[in-house]
Amino acid sequence: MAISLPEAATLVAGKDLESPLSFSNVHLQKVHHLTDYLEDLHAQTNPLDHNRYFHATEGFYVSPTDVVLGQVAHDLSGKFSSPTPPLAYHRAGPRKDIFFEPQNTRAAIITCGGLCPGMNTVIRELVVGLWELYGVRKIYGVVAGYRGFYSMEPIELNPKLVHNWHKRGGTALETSRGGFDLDKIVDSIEHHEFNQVYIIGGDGTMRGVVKIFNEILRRRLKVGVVGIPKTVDNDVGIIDRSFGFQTAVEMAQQAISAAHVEAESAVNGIGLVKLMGRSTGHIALHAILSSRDVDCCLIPEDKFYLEGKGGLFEFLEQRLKENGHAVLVVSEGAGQDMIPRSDAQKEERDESGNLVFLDVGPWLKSELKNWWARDHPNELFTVKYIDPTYMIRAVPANATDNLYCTLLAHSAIHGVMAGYTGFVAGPINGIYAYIPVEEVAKSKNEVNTKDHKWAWVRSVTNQPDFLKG
Ligand SMILES: Nc1ncnc2c1ncn2[C@@H]1O[C@H](COP(=O)(O)OP(=O)(O)O)[C@@H](O)[C@H]1O
Ligand SMILES: O=P(O)(O)OC[C@H]1O[C@](O)(COP(=O)(O)O)[C@@H](O)[C@@H]1O
Ligand SMILES: [Mg+2]
Repeated sequence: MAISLPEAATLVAGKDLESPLSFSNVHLQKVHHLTDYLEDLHAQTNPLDHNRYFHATEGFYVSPTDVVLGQVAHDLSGKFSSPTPPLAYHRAGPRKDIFFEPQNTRAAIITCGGLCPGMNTVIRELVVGLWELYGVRKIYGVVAGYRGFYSMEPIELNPKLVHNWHKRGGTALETSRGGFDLDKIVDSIEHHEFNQVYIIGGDGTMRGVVKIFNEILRRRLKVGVVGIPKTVDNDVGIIDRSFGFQTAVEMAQQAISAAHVEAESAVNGIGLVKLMGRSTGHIALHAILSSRDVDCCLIPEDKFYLEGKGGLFEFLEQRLKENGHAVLVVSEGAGQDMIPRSDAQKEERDESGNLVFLDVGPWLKSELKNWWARDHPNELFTVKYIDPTYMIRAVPANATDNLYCTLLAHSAIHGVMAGYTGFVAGPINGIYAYIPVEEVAKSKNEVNTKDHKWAWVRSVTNQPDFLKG
């Protein structure tokens, strides 16, 4: 029996809802469109209408009124209802009308920032999707990150060339940090007559996409620009997760297993694994929940301390006494405030402007050794430290991530062809959506140590909460 949401609420709460969820009061996150600033653009029929192999059945095309809600969990009692209406995003997918003629389309694809499993799959699917779905024949790869726009000639891409790229780790287009020169980049877009730009990158790259979009807007160019968020440590907000993340978690478990074997095979053995995550501990959290071999997980969102009651050493001492070994996972951004650093190190930044982190792994290893030598000078003790960072990043995407990359690429293509611009494609609550890039650029996905996910970690490890008593 179908019942309305207010009826359901009455059944659950046993009383009328004070503020039932109503679809008339959602707040729609509008996506920029080329017609916002180019008034005389004319829509074309989508070439998918004439595809040789399949027919666009009823409901195939997505309309501007199709939306995805940002928040799907609600308290029907109304007790915790937010004063602001729920956010809704445009659903991704093919539109009946498009704003590019395939024969006049010149698409550019670029990868920036650090590696992440699946980058090559996204590139491959952008090329194949543009070529096969929309009949675009001029597709270019910009080489070596943002600086490639103005320092190198783009390479021409076609389905034959990219056919097996999804099986390769890394990015065949090469990548780099730094080199963001707005005027030179947009001059190059004009010079090469690119009218679609697909930019694959993380938080830094997305901040660049915002600037490129605004400059394109200022110059009133007919150029659609889309960001495809790449971040191995899943720190981008709004979307469910970033591509490559699941592959990273899988690879991280291999490192944890090795650390476990090493620890178990030693007298008072500690296996220490450092996982990626500059400001967020998602990889560590998911890897330890899946592996169950870990005694303690240290993430940037949860400050810890070493000495004294409730500290890490006291906890490890107990675990070694009980089990003879312990496995410790630390995210790269954890404990940064505890590592001694010189004034120069405090200021050091990488080419993209990111603060250079000190390596928490060797620091922790040495702190552990010093502690044991001080407190148990005559007892055996071993710390085996594993840093799998580049082994994790450099592998090809697994099956789930490969599928995800394909859907991301196709969502991006459909959106750009439909005239949307300055947006990001990504899944929200499992449904692919278009999000204004500036919203994604300012979003952050941190581990909420107050919610049940972190409680799961605590229940798996029984680690201290590091709240000094
Ligand atoms: N605020 C910013 N504005 C414009 N470009 C930026 C900004 N921050 C980073 N970038 C550029 O984005 C690219 C990738 O940034 P980086 O932080 O290294 O990787 P990621 O995008 O993976 O986070 C670099 O070329 C960098 O110069
Ligand atoms: O050695 P590189 O390439 O500078 O990368 C190291 C950094 O890249 C990362 O993998 C993250 O890179 P992105 O932010 O570009 O995704 C971090 O985990 C790590 O600190
Ligand atoms: Mg980054």
